[in-house]
Amino acid sequence: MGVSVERLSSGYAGAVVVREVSLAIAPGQILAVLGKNGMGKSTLLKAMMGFLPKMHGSVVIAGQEATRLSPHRVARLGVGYVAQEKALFQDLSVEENLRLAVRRPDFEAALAEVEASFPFLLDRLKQRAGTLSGGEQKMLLMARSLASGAKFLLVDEITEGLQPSVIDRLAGVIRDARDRHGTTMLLVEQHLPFALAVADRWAVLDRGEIADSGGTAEPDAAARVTGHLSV
Ligand SMILES: Nc1ncnc2c1ncn2[C@@H]1O[C@H](COP(=O)(O)OP(=O)(O)OP(=O)(O)O)[C@@H](O)[C@H]1O
Repeated sequence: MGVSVERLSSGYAGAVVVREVSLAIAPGQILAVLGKNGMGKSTLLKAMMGFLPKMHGSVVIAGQEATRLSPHRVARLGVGYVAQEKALFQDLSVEENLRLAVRRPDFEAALAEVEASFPFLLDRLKQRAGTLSGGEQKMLLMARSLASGAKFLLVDEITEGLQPSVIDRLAGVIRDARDRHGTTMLLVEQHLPFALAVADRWAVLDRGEIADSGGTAEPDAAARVTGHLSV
């Protein structure tokens, strides 16, 4: 599904953090949003998802006006949110966390998806989610969103704190989801090599505004992003 953000402003209790951000993500495209700490990347995702009020502008998802929808309604449009904070039901098992995200008749098919992307989770179905390691919890979060059948994923710094081999696996899982299901994604990232390897396009957020953007296949993509992140 395609996503269009037009001049979106949002923030907290009168403090504008995201300023007039416009983005267009074509169906099946992956956009990486990069930026230094505190530049408004997570705030942008929360505003798009409906967790924060939109002070100005609009969000259209799959042709549907989503600007004023609650997070629950946004999710119903087929949008999944992989939050930076631990968003699992810590006291429920791995299986229960997956079941809550997946419609019942589809659960066996969802488990097959989980097995293909993160096979270790199949051995952990009865384990309490809160007792998984930090990296394992991130993989369960990703698996849960993919298994839910979401057509547009908002993913907040999935690579943070993960070991290189897990980051490589995630890159494969994300590309595979896009290639097989046409999943559209907006990835907020600090990990530049991962972002450029996985995404089709990049954008840099600087003090809440889009400072620059381009295609990841362009030869100067890494240099341009690095230039913005280092000043
Ligand atoms: N709940 C909140 N109330 C008030 N201000 C907040 C709140 N959450 C974030 N902010 C402020 O909004 C600004 C942007 O924060 P945000 O988390 O969106 O940045 P970010 O680009 O995702 O940063 P990081 O890469 O460090 O996660 C920061 O100045 C932050 O202090």
